Amino acid sequence: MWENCLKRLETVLPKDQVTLWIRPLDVELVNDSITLEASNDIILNKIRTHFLTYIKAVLKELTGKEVAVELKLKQINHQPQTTPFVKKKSTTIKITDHLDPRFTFANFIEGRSNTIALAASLQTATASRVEENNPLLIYGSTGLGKTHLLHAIGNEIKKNNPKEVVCYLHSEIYVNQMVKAIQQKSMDAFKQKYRSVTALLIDDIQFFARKERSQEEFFHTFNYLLEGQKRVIITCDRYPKEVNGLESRLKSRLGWGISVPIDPPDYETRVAILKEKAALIQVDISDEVAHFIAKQLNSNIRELEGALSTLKAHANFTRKKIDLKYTKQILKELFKVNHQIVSVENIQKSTAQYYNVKLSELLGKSRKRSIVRPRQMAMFLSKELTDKSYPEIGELFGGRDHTTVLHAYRKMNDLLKQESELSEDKQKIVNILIE
Ligand SMILES: Nc1ncnc2c1ncn2[C@@H]1O[C@H](COP(=O)(O)OP(=O)(O)OP(=O)(O)O)[C@@H](O)[C@H]1O
Repeated sequence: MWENCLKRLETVLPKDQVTLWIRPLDVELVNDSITLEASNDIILNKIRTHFLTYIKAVLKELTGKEVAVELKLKQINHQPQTTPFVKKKSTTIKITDHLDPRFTFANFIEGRSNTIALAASLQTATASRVEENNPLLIYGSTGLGKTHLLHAIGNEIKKNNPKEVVCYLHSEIYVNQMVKAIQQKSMDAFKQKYRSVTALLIDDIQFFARKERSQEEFFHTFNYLLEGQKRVIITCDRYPKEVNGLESRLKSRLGWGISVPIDPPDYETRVAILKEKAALIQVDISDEVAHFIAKQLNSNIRELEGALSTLKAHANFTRKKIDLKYTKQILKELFKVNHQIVSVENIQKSTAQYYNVKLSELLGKSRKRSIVRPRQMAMFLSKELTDKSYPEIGELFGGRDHTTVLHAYRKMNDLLKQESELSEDKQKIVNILIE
């Protein structure tokens, strides 16, 4: 009866909405009443506000009478999910979750462009039956919130059950660790490590392209986890079928669960994101300024954040109030020739000028600390302020490997949180850059 109800609902509502929101509910039918259980408040509210009327109408149509519908929160069973394999080895394997607590569902702003991805992520994080939405694949271009959602899923899983063994990993790190494991002849430990998690979050799977050995190992780990009903959540910068150099068996396996797109944000979402981020970094912008920026920058959320940091840096420096005129003046270049002014080449020049080192040294091989730190700063800014990928930046820094850039990015990201002097350096370089 419920299945008939779902099928009928699929004819009156978008099918993906039924799949994401209504199908995962637990259902109990008793005589003339029905209880629907959701795994968290957000889903419960969504059902109440968006779908309850439809559900009642369809039930009436099918049964010929009014059916009482009760909505309830599901009791989540917090028993850790372990496999015999884990039990045997868990004492020796240390797994760091690498979760960033700053990225949560609470501070992820919903808009038309990400509603499905957000719903699927929430379901995956809170579903009591792991097979729902498993594996989950989130795909979309750069700077749209895929990594944010991965961390939010991991943080939510840990919040609901601290005993879950969650692990976030960028695909590049997986590849690097595997290369090291091969060199050190410690492949068994490497395999065990990732097979003993209860939720594996793998970012930017397109980096596996043409890395056959890593793909093969990941494929087996992936199967192992799915068979053991462990969550696997993956992101990719496009639909994986379009990634050249990914093995077809892996592509097909990725399609076993649910694949959800994340698109560039619409205007209203951009404004909402700007306001939220401005509050977060304590920069005071009016509605007028938020609307102005949202109109100018319309693709990438990382760019919106870059614009805010630039404004903040300038306003701090000049002690001026951020009104529309000032915003236009400061961000003029950023808007007009976003990709010409804020190019990797200009970032390199500005950084070299600020630290008083030669451009050739910055791009050269020197391992002196006085050169390495400026180089890492320039790499960090290149990733923050341009849409170049890690390999592309590596190439522009004297043909370096993308892992060097990734390392520099992470290192600077950590240091900037701890050292206020370094943040000031960063702001001053941005000033030189857009002067
Ligand atoms: N809907 C959103 N609400 C709030 N912040 C968001 C949202 N979407 C993205 N962001 C923010 O934008 C920035 C870039 O997002 P994120 O790193 O998740 O992008 P991505 O899609 O993983 O990009 P890449 O593929 O380049 O790694 C982050 O600081 C993130 O917090």
